[in-house]
Amino acid sequence: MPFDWPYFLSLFSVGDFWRACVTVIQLSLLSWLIGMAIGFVLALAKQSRHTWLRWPVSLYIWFFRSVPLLVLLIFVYNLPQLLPSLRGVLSQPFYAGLISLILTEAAYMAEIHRGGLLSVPQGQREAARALGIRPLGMQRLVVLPQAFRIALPTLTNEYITIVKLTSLVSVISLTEILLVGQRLYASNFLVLETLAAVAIYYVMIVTVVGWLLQWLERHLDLQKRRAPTLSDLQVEKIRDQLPLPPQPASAALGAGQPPALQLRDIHKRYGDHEVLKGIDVQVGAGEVIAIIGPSGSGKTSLIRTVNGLEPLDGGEIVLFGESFLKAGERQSASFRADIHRVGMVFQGFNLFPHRTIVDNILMGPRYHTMGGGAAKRDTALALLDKVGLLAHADKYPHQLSGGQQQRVAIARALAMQPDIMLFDEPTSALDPELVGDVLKVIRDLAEEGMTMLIVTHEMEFALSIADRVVFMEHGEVQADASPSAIRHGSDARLQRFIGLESTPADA
Ligand SMILES: Nc1ncnc2c1ncn2[C@@H]1O[C@H](COP(=O)(O)OP(=O)(O)OP(=O)(O)O)[C@@H](O)[C@H]1O
Repeated sequence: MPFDWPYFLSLFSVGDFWRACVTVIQLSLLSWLIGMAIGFVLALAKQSRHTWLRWPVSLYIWFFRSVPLLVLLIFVYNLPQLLPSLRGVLSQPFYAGLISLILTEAAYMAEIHRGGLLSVPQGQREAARALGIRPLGMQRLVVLPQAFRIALPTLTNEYITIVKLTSLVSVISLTEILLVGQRLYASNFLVLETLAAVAIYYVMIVTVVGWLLQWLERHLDLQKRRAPTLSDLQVEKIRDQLPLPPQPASAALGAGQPPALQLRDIHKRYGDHEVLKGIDVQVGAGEVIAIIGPSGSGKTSLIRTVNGLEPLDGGEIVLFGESFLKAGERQSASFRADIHRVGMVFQGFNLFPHRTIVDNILMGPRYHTMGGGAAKRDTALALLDKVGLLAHADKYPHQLSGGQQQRVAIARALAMQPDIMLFDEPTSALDPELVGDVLKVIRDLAEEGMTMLIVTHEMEFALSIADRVVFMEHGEVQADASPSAIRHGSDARLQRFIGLESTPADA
């Protein structure tokens, strides 16, 4: 029997098919969107520290990925036999189909989201925590947008799978495309022609929605965004309108005030390895302390305990005379209230790649709804000007050099108007020619009276900028003295380390 072309072509003007297309689009989009939202919550729960949350979610994912959709559809549709109160909803094939698809897709989407979540670097979460952003805000502002972008191609693919899966819903008599076709060929026996038209309807839906999703992917692709570097004239014009950048609060503190920061008997261990063995350091308001020492001596671990990025195993952090963090205590109300007073700059910058430079700076103040203009674009621009980057305000981090990114990171920390700045090897990830600009910004801050704790391997910089130098080795403070006492001291090991003797440092 030859292929009946006129019949085949006539199928594209059958109203039932077009109505079925609408049903398929509604069903697939709703299950995709709801499945995606539930899947994200499940993915977060699966990463939880709490076993009571992780286990049921793992069980859910395992179960619904294992059960064939066809079995689930028939089960859900017939569930009112067991639970008559569900008859109102589940006896309607559309809702029974939607619920079955959501149950299955949420399980798949959870694993897709988990992949996205795992791909967001830990430094992103740490940068958000250092800005005092709480877990929910961190997910919303930092993790979710990045994880979503990473997962989007796979999520798009999942949508196409869902469109095809909707054909199974014909088993519970939902009038979708396949069922319309089945009814037709059951009466005229033109199976091939009818199924060819059914296939084309599915291909059309997948193609049109696929285009839309690809457009969304392109729209979210930050690599394709362009932002110009402003000319000197444009920068000058903007600069004229800007307020003064916020000044360090600690510069205004007078004598008789408690120390800005006290590290009391700090202990830290990773498993059996005790990396901090009772550190005591006191930092006066406006003082600059450089922390130096060989690799592995515990410098980074120490500075990360100050703002709670690493929990303490012993000791206490005291901020302006008040307890800020204590070993064994969960982060207290005073910690949460005061965390914005401690700014942090990381070795790896940890700028938020999905936000422009100026939005990176504004994220903290806006989250904390800070007053005094701190959350205003003009204040952020003034801070950018202070670090010499006003011309780049609307670029994304990947459009800047490492040194420029680190200066933005400094401006971002300053936007919280901190009393103390922590620098964790701020120039270690930079090429030598980019180090100078970053060090200059830190030096300017020191001259303004900012209280700073700087972990660094830049020995000359440390000795020239610091009021005191703390030399650490094997998790202990071996020396805590002025730069000149350190430079001219008698400790041979220390002299070798700072490179004043012929033996290379830490050889
Ligand atoms: N998350 C961790 N888990 C296990 N061990 C860790 C962890 N972080 C650091 N350590 C260990 O703690 C010790 C101190 O590391 P830390 O990074 O504080 O040293 P550092 O003086 O800053 O070194 P560097 O100058 O090389 O950065 C090292 O032996 C390191 O291997």
